[in-house]
Amino acid sequence: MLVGGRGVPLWSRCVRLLSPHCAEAPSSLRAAAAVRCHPGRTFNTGSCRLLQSRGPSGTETAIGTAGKLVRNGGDKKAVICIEGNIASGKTTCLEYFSKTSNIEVLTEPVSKWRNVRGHNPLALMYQDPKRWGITLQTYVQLTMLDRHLSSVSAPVRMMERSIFSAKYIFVENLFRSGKMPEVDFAVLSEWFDWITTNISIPVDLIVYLQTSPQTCYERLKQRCREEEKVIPLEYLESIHHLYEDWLIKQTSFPLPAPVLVIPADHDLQNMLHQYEENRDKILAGSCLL
Ligand SMILES: Nc1ncnc2c1ncn2[C@@H]1O[C@H](COP(=O)(O)OP(=O)(O)O)[C@@H](O)[C@H]1O
Ligand SMILES: Nc1ccn([C@H]2C[C@H](O)[C@@H](COP(=O)(O)O)O2)c(=O)n1
Repeated sequence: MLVGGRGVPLWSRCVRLLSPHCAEAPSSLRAAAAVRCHPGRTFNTGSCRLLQSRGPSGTETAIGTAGKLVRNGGDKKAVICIEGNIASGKTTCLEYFSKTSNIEVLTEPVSKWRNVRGHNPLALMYQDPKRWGITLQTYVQLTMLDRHLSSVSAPVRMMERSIFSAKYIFVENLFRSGKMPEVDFAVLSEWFDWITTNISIPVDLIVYLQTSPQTCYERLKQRCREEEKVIPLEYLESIHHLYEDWLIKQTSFPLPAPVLVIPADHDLQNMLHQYEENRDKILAGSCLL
């Protein structure tokens, strides 16, 4: 295992734990404070509760000491985000860990993205990204925020992706590829900046399932989700490069947490073995299990 390595070649079999370049990132899963990864800005939201409220889907929030909205009781729970390209095996990984007691698993709300009051913004986005990209990504941002803020029922929460990858990977990809008008990108960016400035979204560890785009392409075809039949290999390559820049090279956007890299091109049995081998590293430091 290499700790804190950068730019290590792809597809190596070893697992790596990379620290965020940002000096203010949470130091361990025990971190009680929610910290934003921006130079010179640290928000400690771990203690005082001034106001409390309960929203839809069991969201319980309070105002913390820094004036940020915080999830009630969130300071005592570890949050692990599983990140990776489309069809890299995130859901399969979460299914594996869902069998562990004391771990709560939250998959991406894809069913909502496929059906919001009878509409399918995911399908619309793939059909005409210029027109519907903003529609899907606005809804993704809302539903991911809802996931982050929903009340935690176990000492450890493992969730599929995050509000951060929604913005840094998918919105960014639409914009950079010329499939999102500048005004749509500006509006989404304003929303994202407001949310991350005013709401505490603590993440303690990112587990990056690192795959080749080709592997994802094959798994995508095998999964055969109707909306995704139009996805070309080039799309997965773009998503891959954005993930690598963010989580491996660490040259694009701030990291909300340290990154554990798990090479994920291997067959299912091998992957399950790797998950078992890395169980302690993934859950390390929570002091709650
Ligand atoms: N290690 C693996 N080897 C082969 N197929 C896999 C592996 N992991 C997942 N799959 C299959 O690939 C497809 C995508 O996996 P999934 O877990 O849904 O990915 P994601 O949640 O990242 O989109 C599914 O059909 C799944 O059964
Ligand atoms: N911000 C996002 C997040 C996901 N998507 C798309 C990509 C896939 O088609 C689908 C679900 O992703 P998976 O869990 O299979 O990796 O949603 C998006 O367009 N924007």
